[in-house]
Amino acid sequence: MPTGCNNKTFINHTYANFFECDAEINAILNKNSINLQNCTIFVSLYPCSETAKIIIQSGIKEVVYLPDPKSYKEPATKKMFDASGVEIREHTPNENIKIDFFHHAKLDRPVADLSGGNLFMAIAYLTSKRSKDPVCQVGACIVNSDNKIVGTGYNGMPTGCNDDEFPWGKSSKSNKFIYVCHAEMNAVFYKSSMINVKDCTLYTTRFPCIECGKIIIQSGIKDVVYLKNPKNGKEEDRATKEMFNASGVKLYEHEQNLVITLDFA
Ligand SMILES: O=c1ccn([C@H]2C[C@H](O)[C@@H](COP(=O)(O)O)O2)c(=O)[nH]1
Repeated sequence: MPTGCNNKTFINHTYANFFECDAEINAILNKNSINLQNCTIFVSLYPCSETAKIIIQSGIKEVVYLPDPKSYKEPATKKMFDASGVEIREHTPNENIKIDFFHHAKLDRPVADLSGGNLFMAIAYLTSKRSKDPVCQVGACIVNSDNKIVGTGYNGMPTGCNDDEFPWGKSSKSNKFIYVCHAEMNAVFYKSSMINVKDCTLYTTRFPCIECGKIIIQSGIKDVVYLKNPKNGKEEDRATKEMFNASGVKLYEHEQNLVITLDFA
């Protein structure tokens, strides 16, 4: 529903469909960069013609959609995209993704509860899966006070240093620690352009190390939510806590107790 239109009131309205904002509209209007020229939009349904017009007018140059045999492919959408030079292509994920946070999941809910930070932690977790670190994959997600995602990151080699070529070992001959950029650092530096992360919240799947702690403080982030893990509580964590305390950064432990399955079938 549009901002300000209470979901519960409008959802039961006889003409509920009239009020609903399509996902694409929300993605385009809630963007964080100045313009969407040459951007790609990923959508879970083939866009209808109304949405296609908005996509074209926004400057988006590519649409990637999930194939769904049940959904109708409006021919006008393709006709308009072709005329306006917007590429459209289907994306078939080659595997389903199960986000199982440390296996201590409650399976009693048919629909995942993505409130209370669960969504942002899930996005941090999903982002971590892009890391090529064979031992430890970390993900982070920065959210502003309007609950909009402004940055994500995972542990990887610096820009230009190929993740498949730089070492991921721990020995003196092959030492990842010299090179690797931590997830939190990447989330801060790879935030959407022009966005200030001052007063934002950072969600991370690992308790931030002291070096990331410094970057977090200097960037102006005010809240850090980390995933509960029995490995937390090391000496090093105490140093991060001390710095956060002194700098007014609030720390929250997040217990993710659900399993989210991304079933693309
Ligand atoms: O706050 C942190 C701490 C660590 N990381 C990254 C750096 C490495 O790639 C791994 C840790 O590897 P281990 O073999 O488990 O020591 O995690 C991070 O992104 N953020």
